[in-house]
Amino acid sequence: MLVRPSSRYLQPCNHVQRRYASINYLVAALAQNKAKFPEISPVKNSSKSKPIAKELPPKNLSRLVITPSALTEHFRQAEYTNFSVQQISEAQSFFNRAKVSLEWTLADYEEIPDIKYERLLEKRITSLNEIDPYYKTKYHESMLNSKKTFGIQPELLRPLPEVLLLGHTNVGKSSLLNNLIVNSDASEYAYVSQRAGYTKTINCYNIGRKLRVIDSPGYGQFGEAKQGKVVLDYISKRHLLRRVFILIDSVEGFRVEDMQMMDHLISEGVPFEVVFTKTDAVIGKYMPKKGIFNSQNNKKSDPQKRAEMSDMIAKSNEQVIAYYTRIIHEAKLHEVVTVPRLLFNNAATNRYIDKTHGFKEVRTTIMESCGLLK
Ligand SMILES: Nc1nc2c(ncn2[C@@H]2O[C@H](COP(=O)(O)OP(=O)(O)OP(=O)(O)O)[C@@H](O)[C@H]2O)c(=O)[nH]1
Ligand SMILES: [Mg+2]
Repeated sequence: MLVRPSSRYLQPCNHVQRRYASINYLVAALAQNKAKFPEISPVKNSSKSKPIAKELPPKNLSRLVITPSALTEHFRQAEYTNFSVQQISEAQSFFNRAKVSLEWTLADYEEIPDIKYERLLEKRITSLNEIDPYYKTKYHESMLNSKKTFGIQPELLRPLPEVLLLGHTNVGKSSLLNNLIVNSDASEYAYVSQRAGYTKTINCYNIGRKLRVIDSPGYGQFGEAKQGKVVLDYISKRHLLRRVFILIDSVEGFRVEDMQMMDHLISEGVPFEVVFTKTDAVIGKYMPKKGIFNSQNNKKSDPQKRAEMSDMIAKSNEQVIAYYTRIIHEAKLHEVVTVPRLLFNNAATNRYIDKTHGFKEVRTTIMESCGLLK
């Protein structure tokens, strides 16, 4: 999926010149860009099937609660055909079997192994070329053809497609990463914390020697300028970057920094998808609270009572859909020439959503963006 600037992005964009500034700087520049995501437009597309069950409510009423996967399907844009069952299972089997290793964790873009290698190689060539030919020996010649990698592990220099997990602090980037690799042969997981601004470096995970997933420090509140710079450098310069997954905390919705960042990605010509995290919290907020999810109650209750309860859940499901419809349209995502995919997931569970959802879709989209899906 390639996002191309729409006409509203064709005016000269300050961020192009300021691409090396920190994310905090981007946020400071907000006033000039507010107009790019103006007021709410009418809601398009709500004709898709709604997950409302009216007949024969099941004994376990929690099965009627809308899931993050159902939200992904509901908000799927017409231009994105569904992945086939085979593609989805191919992606799951790849991730589940992959050996996953944390390859590097860095605070400076120039220290990324292949970037560092290129720099040192150029330096070596320049200094050898500067030697007077009269004094050049076979040793110098052999140094020019040397395969030595300056102490960097050759495996780290292997070019692989990369995807970046990007988002405000505390949205759940590291949690998403952990859930992507949860069943794989992973030697290390990302640290997750309630404290915003926890991840301080860009961290590279090699997935099955086929692709790399990069976890990044969050921007916005508690984000720091130095971390902003490494992330912006990565976005602007990284030729191996295939796609960005910008994470939006469902409870917070799109924040001004998210708008800034999407605008920046568009101006840089970097394709991105949107992942709504913490959908469990939004779903939990709208579900009826009257203990109807207590399985004992459900079993005892008569069919009539169960039908009433299922109606309540159906209404709550509609409220969840209405909530997301509103925040998506407020963000004017449909104005971007190529609308990003909208993916929904939950890394935590609650009494309404008892397992994690949405990772299959994210995994499959990652594979697709890296050109690894048949
Ligand atoms: N309810 C709920 N909580 C979540 C979910 N994903 C993450 N969290 C919580 O959100 C907090 C932040 O999660 P992280 O994964 O550390 O977020 P991050 O984006 O990596 O944060 P920084 O590294 O600080 O930028 C933690 O307390 C997580 O447990 C989710 O899907 N649902
Ligand atoms: Mg983190």
